[in-house]
Amino acid sequence: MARIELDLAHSYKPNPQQDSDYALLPLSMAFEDGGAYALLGPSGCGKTTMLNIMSGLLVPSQGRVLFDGRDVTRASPQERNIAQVFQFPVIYDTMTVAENLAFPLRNRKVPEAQIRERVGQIAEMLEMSGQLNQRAAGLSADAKQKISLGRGLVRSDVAAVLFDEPLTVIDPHLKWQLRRKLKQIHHELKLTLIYVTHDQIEALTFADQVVVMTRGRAVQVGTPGDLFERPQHAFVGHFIGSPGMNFLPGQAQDGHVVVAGHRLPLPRALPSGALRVGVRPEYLALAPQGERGSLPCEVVRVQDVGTHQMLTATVDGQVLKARCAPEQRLPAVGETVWLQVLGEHTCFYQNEELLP
Ligand SMILES: Nc1ncnc2c1ncn2[C@@H]1O[C@H](COP(=O)(O)OP(=O)(O)OP(=O)(O)O)[C@@H](O)[C@H]1O
Repeated sequence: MARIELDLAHSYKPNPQQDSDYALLPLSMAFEDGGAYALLGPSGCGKTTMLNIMSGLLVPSQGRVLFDGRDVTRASPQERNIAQVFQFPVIYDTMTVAENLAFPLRNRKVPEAQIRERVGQIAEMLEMSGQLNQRAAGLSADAKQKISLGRGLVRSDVAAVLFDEPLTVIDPHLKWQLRRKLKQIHHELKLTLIYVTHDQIEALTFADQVVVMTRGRAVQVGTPGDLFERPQHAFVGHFIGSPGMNFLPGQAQDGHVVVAGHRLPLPRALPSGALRVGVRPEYLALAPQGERGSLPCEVVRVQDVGTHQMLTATVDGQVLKARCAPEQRLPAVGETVWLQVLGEHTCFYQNEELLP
């Protein structure tokens, strides 16, 4: 296993002039030995580009890649000793499940007894022990992708295992099981795993550290808890959560912030000027009329979704969502509700960055 450091940028264009010419804007970050990471972001944000640079399929247009301090920028995937799992199964149909799992080990001339033991261990982890002697050709797409995952995980001497949206073809129910399984496997095998996905649930259940990306920038690297509680960038607030963070434009001055025409006292000193007030639906509580830090809003919708109720309200044309307990009595559509916009969980953003 290896500590992977990136200090680079990448453009697919020969003469990049502006930010939008870069698939990856200049970044400097490290993936620690034995960590479980997810690269999370919408389509086109640069996840696969970053993964391919780590694996050696792509040479960055500027900067370098280090594995345990060694410069591998121009080294091939084989030289870097990387295992990769792609969206679609990469297996041999004519081989049995056991032969497929053993393949990366036989290639490396691992002794047969060790191969048997490791293949047995991986098959058990992936709940495939009963299928070891079956030919891959007759198996379902799900089972074939499980073999691909197993082949990625079977070698214990790899620098890292890179996964590019590996559960895309998997049936939704099995997907849920496999996400948890991969996390468990990570704890047992202690491999460095880096997992690309655009699905936040997948990233948050799998990874200890999530790299959130947008438009070629890694805007935050943090635990799932960090991303929820302290989004460092407004994009993270918006992208993580279901629904994401509520944002209201405001103007800070003299210890107050003017939001939706109301002057609210700030909980701490903030620089004067335009900012955005961010509060997650989970923390947007109903408040008594006129409560300090709250705003009068008009209820436009109340949805009962079983585990909770989602209240939608508007203030000065801005929409706010509040997640409320299932048994809570909520005002009817058209009524006024006071929502606690400022509180201990409220975040403030200037130029999209979280104010400390
Ligand atoms: N081979 C290529 N040549 C030119 N541009 C490319 C190439 N591969 C990717 N890009 C561009 O680089 C940007 C980042 O793409 P990348 O595939 O890394 O994003 P992604 O986050 O993995 O997206 P997806 O989830 O859709 O795969 C996009 O604007 C994409 O169009």
